[in-house]
Amino acid sequence: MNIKNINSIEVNGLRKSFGKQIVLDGIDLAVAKGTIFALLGPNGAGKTTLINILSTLSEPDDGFARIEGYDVVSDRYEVRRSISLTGQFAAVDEVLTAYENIIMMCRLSGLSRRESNLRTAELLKRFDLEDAAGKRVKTFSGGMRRRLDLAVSLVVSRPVLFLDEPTTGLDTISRRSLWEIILRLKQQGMTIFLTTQYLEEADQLADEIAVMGRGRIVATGSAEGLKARVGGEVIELRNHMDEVIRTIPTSGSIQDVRLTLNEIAHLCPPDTRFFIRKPSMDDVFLALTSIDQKEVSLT
Ligand SMILES: Nc1ncnc2c1ncn2[C@@H]1O[C@H](COP(=O)(O)OP(=O)(O)OP(=O)(O)O)[C@@H](O)[C@H]1O
Repeated sequence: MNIKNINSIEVNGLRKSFGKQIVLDGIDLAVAKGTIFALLGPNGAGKTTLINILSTLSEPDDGFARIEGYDVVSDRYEVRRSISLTGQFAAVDEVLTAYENIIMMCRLSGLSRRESNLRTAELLKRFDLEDAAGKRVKTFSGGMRRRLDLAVSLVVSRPVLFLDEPTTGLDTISRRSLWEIILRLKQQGMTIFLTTQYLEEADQLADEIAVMGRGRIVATGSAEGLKARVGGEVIELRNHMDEVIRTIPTSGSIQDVRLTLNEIAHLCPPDTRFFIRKPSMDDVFLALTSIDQKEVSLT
């Protein structure tokens, strides 16, 4: 049943275990239509497991999730018709050319020969692959593969796009070019759910970020909102080699900064210097995931 509302994705109390390992321990989240949502978490946090459930590749043990109002278990067919999915590993055929990969997907999706030709030309242009159209995929760089993978997954236009770590392993230029493509897809009205280990990626792209740790969402908000939760200012301690040895969130008030410095001064080597700066997404991540600041060594 399609329940009309402003959220494209709704997740409620979702749980999943593999044997005794609890991977998703009650996930709740909502993604508004036409926005980019980034799920941020370290390796093994359960991001792919969640995407697999949302894209109907796997079933939850408990809880429910809806995509465009359709339940991922009972309305599986409708969910599949509402989503495009691009995984961590490019799902394109290495022996074929970029052109052949896209046209094959067009034909498999039921487009006529004429429609397939038009769509392929359009996608090659949109993903900056026109010059590489006749080249075999095995000769492609990582960035070109990701662009082709995205093009193939968008042969049929769907309202929701899942991107599982879309830029992992890419160099900075390829990453930025993919970010531009992702932002353009949002401008065209798509809802985009992406997972990432890169804080900068979430910071640059996402309207809303959820930080995942130990099978739970430990915080959600905009990049700015999450940074504000960490504190007004961060004290950064650096050693004589100018290496950061510790960061400590503070409210930014004189009293708080003075108290914090008093508390830690006797623990620091004499040549330690301190700097005060605005929190970054790295600080947010460290503060919200399992790392206990007190355990970080000062030497
Ligand atoms: N099919 C499975 N059977 C058993 N364990 C699994 C299965 N799928 C995932 N896991 C385990 O669940 C945990 C979460 O894995 P998942 O791939 O969802 O994490 P992730 O956040 O996507 O990490 P990464 O960034 O490394 O891809 C891991 O410990 C993984 O070994």
